[in-house]
Amino acid sequence: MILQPPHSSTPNPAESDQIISQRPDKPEEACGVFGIYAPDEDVAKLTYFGLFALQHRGQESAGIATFEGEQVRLYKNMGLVSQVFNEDILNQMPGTIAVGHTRYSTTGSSRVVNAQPAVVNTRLGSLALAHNGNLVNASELRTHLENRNYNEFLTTTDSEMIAIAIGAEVDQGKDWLEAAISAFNLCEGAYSLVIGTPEGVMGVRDPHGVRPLVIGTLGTNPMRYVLASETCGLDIIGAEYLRDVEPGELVWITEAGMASFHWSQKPQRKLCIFEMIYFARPDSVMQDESIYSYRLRLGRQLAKEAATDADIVIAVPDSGVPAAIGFSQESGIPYAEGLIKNRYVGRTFIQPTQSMRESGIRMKLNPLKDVLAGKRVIIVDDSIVRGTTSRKIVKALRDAGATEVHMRVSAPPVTHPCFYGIDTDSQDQLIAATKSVEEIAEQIGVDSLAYVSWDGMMLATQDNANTFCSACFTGDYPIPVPERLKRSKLMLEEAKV
Ligand SMILES: O=P(O)(O)OC[C@H]1O[C@H](OP(=O)(O)OP(=O)(O)O)[C@H](O)[C@@H]1O
Ligand SMILES: NC(=O)CC[C@H](N)C(=O)O
Ligand SMILES: [Mg+2]
Repeated sequence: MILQPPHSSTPNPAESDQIISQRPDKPEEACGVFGIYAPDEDVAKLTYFGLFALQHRGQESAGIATFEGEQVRLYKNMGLVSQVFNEDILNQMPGTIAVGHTRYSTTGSSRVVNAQPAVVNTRLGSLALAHNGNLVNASELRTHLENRNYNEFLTTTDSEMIAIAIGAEVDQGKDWLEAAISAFNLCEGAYSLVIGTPEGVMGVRDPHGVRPLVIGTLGTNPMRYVLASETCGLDIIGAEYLRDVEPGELVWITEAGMASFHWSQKPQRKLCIFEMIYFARPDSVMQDESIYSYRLRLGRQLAKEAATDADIVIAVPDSGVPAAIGFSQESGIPYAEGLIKNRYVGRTFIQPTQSMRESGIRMKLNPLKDVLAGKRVIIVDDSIVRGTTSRKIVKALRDAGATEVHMRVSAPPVTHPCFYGIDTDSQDQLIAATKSVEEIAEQIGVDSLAYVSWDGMMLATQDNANTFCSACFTGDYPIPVPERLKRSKLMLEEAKV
């Protein structure tokens, strides 16, 4: 749907029945995030390409909002970026500013109403917010807003609450920046945000910087700015990586250029280590580190800790590949391709339901019998979370003739749920939370199983300052998680959705 705010000029007839009017008194709708300020460019198309490169971060829905002065246009739907958008739609979205989102739901169900960006009307015009992360105080924030008579929520996401909180502060008389900072002080949890307004676009990271967000530049005269969850979102449009948005920083990009505000009193860098292990694309750079090189080092570390006799090392594509290459380099056991991935199937771990994950794996990976038959195989994956992938693959390798299957994992056992934006929110979903390594080995049917140690994983980061969140491996949460959220099986219920 394309939204037009009430203060917008005449609707574009080409937008037909997809145009919905927004009422001034209440919010209306719209985790890879992308944002751009570039009056001289086709911002909708550049955002489309940016989202295309960030597709791996969320496959459920996609959306773009553009600003042409006061007029905001929003288009969002369920599906992949290439399924949601086409040339026609993008051509109907002129503007100088755009904000985009690919969603992987963590708070709020996987429905079009919850797709982002979330658009809210304020005294100063509309704002469009794209969120990566997850609040741990969503229900408290909702109560706070309801107590201020903001009680018409159109979605069940935490993201909309942030947008409404900013709108409420604007309506109190604050400008965009003051309003946003006041609202962030009400938020606890993980949030990397890109927020479009008629004046400019903001990029924000929570005080721990749990989720990534980078700044790029486009052109030189005039120089324009781009925001993206990962550097691969900059590369695709030819933007130059400038730097990361810092934890607790807000960058405000307008016609005047980019201004920076360090609004948090206590920023403390705690980037999610699972971004480095699995989530991010290997061609991205995060915290000055190439993700590919990091994963290669993890594989080497794993081989130092847990090599075994075998004929070949194979990977679980896609994200297990760099670690498997590293393992092979360190152990001297030849690397081979044993599983062919159907390139038209996306990520299975981030599918919203277990049955989708199960069928996803069958469609995704097919063993190469001639490579595997009669071989002792070491299979390397980046992680075992629920055990869905490994169980099926091990069986397929044996069916293909592998005589031994040894699994090696380039992350420690995932024992604790993530409350900061990855959907492993209940402990009973995590195979390593209730089973020992031996029990997991038996369940997935391998001859041996070993994980890289936590120390080994941290060693591979080459980080001495403890700047990563590794709560999913340790239960040590850098942002306090309310007990009731920890106890709850489903965070969604707890967030009153
Ligand atoms: O134990 P599980 O619950 O199955 O989850 C772990 C698996 O999920 C991920 O792969 P995914 O297929 O999501 O993406 P990829 O193609 O990037 O490897 C990860 O790389 C593991 O292979
Ligand atoms: N994975 C994410 O970053 C999700 C963002 C937000 N919590 C949502 O569910 O829409
Ligand atoms: Mg995988």
